[in-house]
Amino acid sequence: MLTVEGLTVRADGVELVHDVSFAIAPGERVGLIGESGSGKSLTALSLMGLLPEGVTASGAARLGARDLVGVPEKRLKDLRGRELSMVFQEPMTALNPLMRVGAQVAEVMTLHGVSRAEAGRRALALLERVRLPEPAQIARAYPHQLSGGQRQRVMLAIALANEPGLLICDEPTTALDVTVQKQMLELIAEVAPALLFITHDLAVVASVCERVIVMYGGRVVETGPIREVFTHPRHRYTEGLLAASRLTPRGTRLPTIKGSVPPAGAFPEGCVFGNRCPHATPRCDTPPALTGDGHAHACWHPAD
Ligand SMILES: Nc1ncnc2c1ncn2[C@@H]1O[C@H](COP(=O)(O)OP(=O)(O)OP(=O)(O)O)[C@@H](O)[C@H]1O
Repeated sequence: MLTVEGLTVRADGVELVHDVSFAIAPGERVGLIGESGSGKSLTALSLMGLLPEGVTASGAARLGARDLVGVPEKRLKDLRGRELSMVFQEPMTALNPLMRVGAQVAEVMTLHGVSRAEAGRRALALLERVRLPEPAQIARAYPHQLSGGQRQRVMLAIALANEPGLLICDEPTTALDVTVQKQMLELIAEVAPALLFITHDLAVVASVCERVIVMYGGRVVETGPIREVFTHPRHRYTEGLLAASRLTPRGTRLPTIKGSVPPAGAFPEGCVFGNRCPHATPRCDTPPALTGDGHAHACWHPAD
């Protein structure tokens, strides 16, 4: 679906992203993680052809048979919103404050040749698909009349409007509170055709993605299935990221949770440790327990 080879991003002769390569298969959900300034957003914006003024990309990126890097803006305009679309962190700045949200969802379809009447009908169906209650009422609302979570769902509806092959999300839930965040993540995982999901939050990436790419200082330092990277990190930076989060890398003493063993099925889907403790000792062959927020895990040791 997407192949990126040797992507390099420069501004004023300074390399900000160095020789990044990765691929995303159809239907695959891939996380792009790394600390602030590691080059995640510039990588995504290069694919969308949305780099800021004065910042340029070189190398190759292909979506199916179509080139994304070094092609004229007009060609990219045709692809954006149709073949690939992006959801940003702050929906309020992405939505037009003076336009009803239904019209904004419909507009992305009319821009790509759908008739106004058909686009209006499809907009309602999309608002329903992203589980907004009373879609007809929401369609008539202005962005400021909706909650942050509802606005982000509208953005997702806009991103999905032309049935793109790839969805890119850049910290789409960071501005939302925890409960709304969880629902939004579940929705993204369900509706994304193929996904590149940017976040600095390891728990979030573990709950949505199957594979992860770790960036550090503008470079890809590690990539692999979530479970493998999170339980056997090969790069020291990934180990550091894991240690700083509440997800636990190999060899780290996990906090003990007192109480009863959690029932089977208590783990969220996509739990990186499945039903086995990441400790590589026989003593720890007990299921990890949820620590409360639905993502973090720790061992439960009857002997402790
Ligand atoms: N327009 C620009 N001109 C020059 N340098 C830039 C520009 N935009 C970003 N950078 C620099 O490029 C590097 C990578 O930035 P990028 O926004 O891709 O990081 P990020 O990993 O997405 O961080 P965050 O999680 O904070 O968004 C940073 O050092 C940043 O300061």
